[in-house]
Parts: sequence; structure tokens; C-alpha cells
Amino acid sequence: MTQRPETPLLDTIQVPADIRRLDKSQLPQLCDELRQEVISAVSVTGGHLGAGLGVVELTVAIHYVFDTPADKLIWDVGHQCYPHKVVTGRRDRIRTLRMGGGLSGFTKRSESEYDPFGAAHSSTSISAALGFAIASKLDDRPQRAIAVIGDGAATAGMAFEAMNNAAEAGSRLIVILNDNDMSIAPPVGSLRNALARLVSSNKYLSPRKLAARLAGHLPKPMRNAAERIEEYARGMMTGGTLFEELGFYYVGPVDGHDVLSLVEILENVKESDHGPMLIHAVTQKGKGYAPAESSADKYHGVVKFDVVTGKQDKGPGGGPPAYQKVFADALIAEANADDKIVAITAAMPGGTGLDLFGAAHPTRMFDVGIAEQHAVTFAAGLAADGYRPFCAIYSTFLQRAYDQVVHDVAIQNLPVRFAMDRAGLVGADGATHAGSFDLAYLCTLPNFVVMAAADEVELTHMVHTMAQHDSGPIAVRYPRGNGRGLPIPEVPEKLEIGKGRIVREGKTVAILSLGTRLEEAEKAAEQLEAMGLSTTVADLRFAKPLDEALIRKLLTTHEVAVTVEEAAVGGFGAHVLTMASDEGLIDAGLKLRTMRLPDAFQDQDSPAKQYDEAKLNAPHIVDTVLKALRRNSVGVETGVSA
Ligand SMILES: Cc1ncc(C[n+]2csc(CCOP(=O)(O)OP(=O)(O)O)c2C)c(N)n1
Ligand SMILES: CC(=O)[C@@H](O)[C@H](O)COP(=O)(O)O
Ligand SMILES: [Mg+2]
Repeated sequence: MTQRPETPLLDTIQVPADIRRLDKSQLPQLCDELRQEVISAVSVTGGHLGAGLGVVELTVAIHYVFDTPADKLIWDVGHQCYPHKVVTGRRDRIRTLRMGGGLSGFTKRSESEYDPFGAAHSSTSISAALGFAIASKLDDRPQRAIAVIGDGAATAGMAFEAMNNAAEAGSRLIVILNDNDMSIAPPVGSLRNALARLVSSNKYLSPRKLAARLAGHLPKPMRNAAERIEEYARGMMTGGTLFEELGFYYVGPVDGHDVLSLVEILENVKESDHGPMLIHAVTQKGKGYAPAESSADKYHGVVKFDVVTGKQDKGPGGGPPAYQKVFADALIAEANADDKIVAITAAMPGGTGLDLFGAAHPTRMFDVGIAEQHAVTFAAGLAADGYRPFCAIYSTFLQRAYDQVVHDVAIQNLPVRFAMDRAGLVGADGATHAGSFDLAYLCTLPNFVVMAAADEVELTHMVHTMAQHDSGPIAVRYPRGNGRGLPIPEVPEKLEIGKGRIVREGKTVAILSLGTRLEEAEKAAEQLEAMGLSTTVADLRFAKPLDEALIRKLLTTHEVAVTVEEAAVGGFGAHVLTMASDEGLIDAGLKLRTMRLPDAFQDQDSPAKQYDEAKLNAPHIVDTVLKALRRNSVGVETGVSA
């Protein structure tokens, strides 16, 4: 059991008002204790550690200076919010982080009044904060909105869309740029270089110097030419010109770990009336925990670990490979044989496996930063000019680029390949990261081919098939986690587009599976056979185009047909139903049922528990069949239909 740290001062803190009652001189000790508490908690829960350690001082300083929850504090992504949760009435539950029934791993409105806005997908904080700031302005309330956005999240277009509008908010909007020179991987692009120049070419701004500047600073409209020259000179010197031109008063760079200096700077900022302020805080991801500070990823995401050694409990190892590795290995093999294959990630090289691809083909891997919309249209441009781009974006994050998928890829019928990892339910990250909707949002698009891999062998075949598919857009989905331990074929098959496969022959019941629910479908078939119900299991492989011949055969030769998919309504099952209805296949009394994710956002839990809750495992498949056949749980006729 991890020894809990001694935290005598933190023990006196329930909510931020308790922090505000402290003497300023006590804040450094509070930060130390808060940091130890976060390390201890995450060592037993796992989760996001590095980002939170980097904002301990910012958390304490912001809550000390601003009147939260009246002043709205919005954390971008929200993965760094654990220190915030400890000091906002949730310390007693902090060791339930990301567990079923426990605290969310991100900020969440339903969890606390101190979480005015939910997060998890990045780059939303300034837009949301602007909403609160304008509401406060319209109501003539004094409340401010403070957005804390990381240097990675700041690379997304949405952040600039919000900054472009920020002037509206006047002094009610404060943006704190938390610059730790890290995304999940090292950050990329020109903004990163601009920030690095800014930090390297300037000493930290002192509270006294800031106060002098603010005192001497005239409101923009009154500013004369001299003032403007001074501002540009300052901007050039400080590099804040970019933000100044976007309408912010740039304050920085400041030391994001000097809590007393932060407090004074924030107090200056709070009193200023110079319009939207952008404070450039320089921090260190993983700050204060040596194993995190010294690791390449700064312990961005960790499993349970030993606090003393930092050693993570990753299990015995040697099990089946993660799907992202299977994907990467397959793509590397294709790229070895075809120099037109390129790969694109939106700041997720490790999670997608493209870090492996980049090691093998460094000139053909592109990390565009947190910029999914750009990634898709960038891929479309490459495809339009004869390349074979593989856009590897998690299912949930691809949602952000849907118009680019429709407008730039589908309508133009460009051969962009989409590798959608984390399809289906993802466990600890909860509803914001579930890949529930990609079948619904892609299968409705003309020209698209949409596949779902049932296991690692199928994924290998599908990557090969995608590499050969030049006639239009094609996507494959596969889940978070590891394969079934099946041998990966040396020579992958090129699958016939739109053709599924029978994996088990039967007569009475047909289970039409799409994706990795196949394993549960096969278990269900065993259970049904034991009740005397002969069961066929098919892996349809393609959600679009459907294997209509196979579906027609199954639906006209079995009494019951059940579709199963790890996706929300509107995907595979819906399209099978549409086909069955169009062809009158359900007119003659066929019992057809679709099994899919519930019409609900499921909170975090283990994937197994989530799929049980979603009624998408073997017992529920059996139950669906028995109810359709009006049989009880042991398969005996009851005459009662479901
Ligand atoms: C739209 C979107 N794309 C990708 C991610 C995955 N992601 C989570 S945190 C992160 C890096 C964020 O970097 P930064 O904003 O600098 O925060 P830090 O972790 O450095 O504190 C990424 C890419 C996401 N949450 N949302
Ligand atoms: C906070 C965030 O969005 C990422 O860190 C995400 O949690 C990664 O998900 P995986 O752990 O499935 O790669
Ligand atoms: Mg960062």
C-alpha cells in the first residue's frame, strides 16, 4: 500500500476559500504538499501525471488570487486538473480517479461547481472562457474567466479562432499559456519555435516590472504613436507581438513554479483594465518528481507505479501486441515496398504507433500538432497529388475534422486512408474518448469504404488492402488495447472490398458481427449451440459497402439474425436494417435484432464493465436471441416475445 504523504497544511484545505485564508508565505509549503499528494494518488490510480505536476503552483496561485468558483477557471484538455480537484473539495475521492463510479480524469461540470466546463478534447478552453466572460459582461457582473491552455493545445486552430474574438471580453478574459515545451510528445511547428525563442531570449518578468508596465500603460484607444512604438518594441523584445496583435496584453515569460511571484503577477493582472490578458507561464511537465522529469514523455500517462522508484506496474509483458503496434508494423511493411505511402498524426505519435513508423521512415511521417482538421485536408492534398496518405487519428478525435472528411475527402473522392484507433469503448478515459460514432459518421458518406478489424490478423490484412485502395477514401477502425494473440501473417491478404466471411456455420441463428465483438459472438454461439440452437457466426469486415449477398443469404436462411457492433446507432446494424427493409427481407417474419452501444454517454470504467453495461458481451447476445425466439434463459419456448 502506498504510504500517504504527511500533508499538515493541505489537510486544512477543503476548498479554495481555505487557501485564500492562508498567509502568502505558506503557499510554497502548500504546493509541496499538494504535489506529494498528487504523486501518491496517481501511484495507485494511474492516469495523467506529468501535466498535473506542472501546474501545482499555477493551481494554488489562481485559486488564491481569483474568487473561484465565481471566477470561472477552465483547464484546457483537463488532464492536468488533479491538483485542482484536490483543493476543490474532492481530495477524499482523488484515489477513485478514472475508476468506475469514481472521479473523472478530466474536469466535469456534473462533478463540481469548480469545474464550470468539461474538457478532455483539447483547445476548447479559450472559447469556453470567452463564453463565460461575455456572459459576465452582458450581466454586468465583475466575474472573470481564466483559461489555462498548454503549448500543445495552443497549436489547434480553435484556440486561434477564440483568440481572434477575445477582444470582445475586455478585462474579464485571462488566458494563461502553460508552456512546458511538451505536448504528449515533443511539440512541433512554428508556434513552438516562437515560444522557445520568447523564453530563451527573455528573463522572467518580475511582478514589479509588470506593475510598472501596467501603471505606465495607456488603454489602447488613447495610445499615441510613442506608446505604439513602445509596444512593438516590447513585443519584438518579448516576442509577445503575436499575442498582442491578437488583442491580448502579453505578460511574460513568467516562472510558472514561483508561486509567490505568480500570486503577485496575477494580482496585478486581476486589477488591470487593459483588455484580455495573456500570461505566458513557463513550467516543467512532471515537475518535482524525478522519474517523471527524467522520462521522455514526462509521465504524461501512467499506470500504477512505485512512488519511490517510479517503476510502473506494466504487468508481465510478452502478451499480444497492442493494436497500434500491429497497425504500425503493417504500415511500415507497406511503406517499405511503396514510397508513396506517408503517415500523418495529430500530436499522437505514440498512441497511434506512428512513432515506430517515423523511426522507419522519418521523411514520410508528419506530426502536425493538435490539428486534426489540418491533418485531414493536408492528407487530402497529398492524395490529390499522387501520394497514399494514412491519416492515423483516434476515432473520437477524428470527430473534430468531420467537415474536412466530407468536404475535402469524400466529395472529391480522394484516396485518403484513415486509421481510426480507440474505436468503441476505451475504459478509463470515459465518454469523451469513446470511439462510438465513426461508423455513423462515415458510413453515411458516399464513396467511403469502412472496415472494422475483428483481430490483429484482420487489421494486418486491412492495412494491406488500404495500401492498395486508390479509388477513393477508405477507413479502418480498431479498439484500444491488445489483440487476441493470433499469429500475424507474414504475407497479408488483399481483401475483396465489401466481402465478409463466415467463421462458423449453423442453421437457426445468424450472428452478424463487425469488429472485435467477434470473440463475444463466438462465445455466444457456443452457449446457444448448447441449448440446441444451431448458430452461424459471420465477420462482415465491411460496414460499407455491405456484403449484401452474404447478408441476404443469412437473413433468408435463418430464423433469427442479430447484428453486433461496438458503435452507436446509425452504423453497421442500421445499414443492414435499411437493406433488409429495402429488400423486404423482414416482411416474411425474420426476427432481426441490432445490438449496438446504448444511446448514452458511458462514464469511465474497465472496458469489460463498460461493454457489460452496454449489453454487448456474450450473455447479452444469447439473451437477445432467446428473447427473439420467445425462449427462456435455458432455451425453452415461453411464447413471450421480446
Ligand atoms: C482534439 C484532441 N486531440 C488530441 C488530444 C490528445 N492529447 C491530450 S493531451 C495532449 C497534449 C497536450 O499538450 P499541452 O496542451 O501542451 O498540455 P501538457 O500535457 O503539456 O500539459 C494531446 C495531444 C486531445 N485530448 N484532444
Ligand atoms: C488526455 C488525452 O486525451 C490523451 O492522453 C489520451 O488520454 C490518450 O489516450 P490513450 O491512453 O488511449 O492513448
Ligand atoms: Mg505542454
